[in-house]
Amino acid sequence: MEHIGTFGASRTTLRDLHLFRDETDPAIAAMVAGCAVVRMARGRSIDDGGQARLYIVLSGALEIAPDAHAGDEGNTSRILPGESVGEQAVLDDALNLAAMTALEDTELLVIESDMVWTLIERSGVLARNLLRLLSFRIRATNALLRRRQKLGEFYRQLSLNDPLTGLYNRAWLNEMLPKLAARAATDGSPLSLVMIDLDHFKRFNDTHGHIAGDAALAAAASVIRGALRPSDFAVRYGGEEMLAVLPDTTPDMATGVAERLCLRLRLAVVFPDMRLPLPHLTGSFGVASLMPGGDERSLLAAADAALYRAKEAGRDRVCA
Ligand SMILES: Nc1nc2c(ncn2[C@@H]2O[C@H](COP(=O)(O)OP(=O)(O)OP(=O)(O)O)[C@@H](O)[C@H]2O)c(=O)[nH]1
Repeated sequence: MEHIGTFGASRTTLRDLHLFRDETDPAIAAMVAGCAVVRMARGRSIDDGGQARLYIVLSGALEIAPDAHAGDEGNTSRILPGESVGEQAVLDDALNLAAMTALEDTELLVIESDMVWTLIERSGVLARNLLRLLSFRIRATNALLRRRQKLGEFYRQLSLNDPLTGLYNRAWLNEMLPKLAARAATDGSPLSLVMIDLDHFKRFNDTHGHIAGDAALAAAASVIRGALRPSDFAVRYGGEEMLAVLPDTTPDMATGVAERLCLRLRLAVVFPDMRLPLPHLTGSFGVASLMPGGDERSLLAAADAALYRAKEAGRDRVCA
């Protein structure tokens, strides 16, 4: 940074600086006139020697990189003529760690921290402009945080859903089933599972092809999801295995739900628009409920064992 004179000797007037907009007091103008102006060649960075200062761009442009030290992953921003940077560092007396680089040959007005405070005490106009600027920045930051939060939530939901069927996936189950089991154990409320496996699905794939198999899986998932209460959860547990998680549901009620799912799957017209009628799908259903002292692992194992019995007994049926 090359010192090239004072603000009083530059062609820019106080009116051109956003922070001093509407300031007409000659005493304030005289104070700013004595402040240094520096020149930065394109590509050079501001080296403030660990000192908080206010910089106002007179000509050229600065690029401010996000403050990586503060965990800031935001966008870079540009500071154009009349705009300032460093005011927050002056106000909270903290180091400005964001890298500031000249995008072209740039002239900067440099106002030392003490002088900024003196100007704030003397100029109500400056104080008001500064507050407006900070308020604007807070709003912009809040909006950015809200956008990121929404995006984060969107990706979280995406990571917990199975793309083919739209059901929750195994990651969701691993996160939620222990919580549901713990809550049921604490409340003494029932918790039941129905484990579902499509029958002879390998044969279905082999006969009709993998794409038809995918469509059949998605159709079966939508039959199952559509037959559950809003408070139940449908999960794709594995390849052609699904799971209905039924909070507040006793073993008898869960068996009733499984019978309903079994019937609806049997009756579902899965491919109404295909020229050749495909065999309708059936499924086998294993029902289990949380036992006293049990946990999510024993519950899953019991549902799996019941499903095995349903397969062994001839498929297209419910075993509890
Ligand atoms: N199209 C398709 N097939 C899948 C998918 N995931 C698993 N499968 C198939 O599902 C079949 C499961 O076969 P098996 O485990 O032998 O069971 P099955 O043929 O259904 O026989 P049973 O369960 O005993 O009635 C395999 O052929 C897998 O390739 C998928 O996402 N899409």
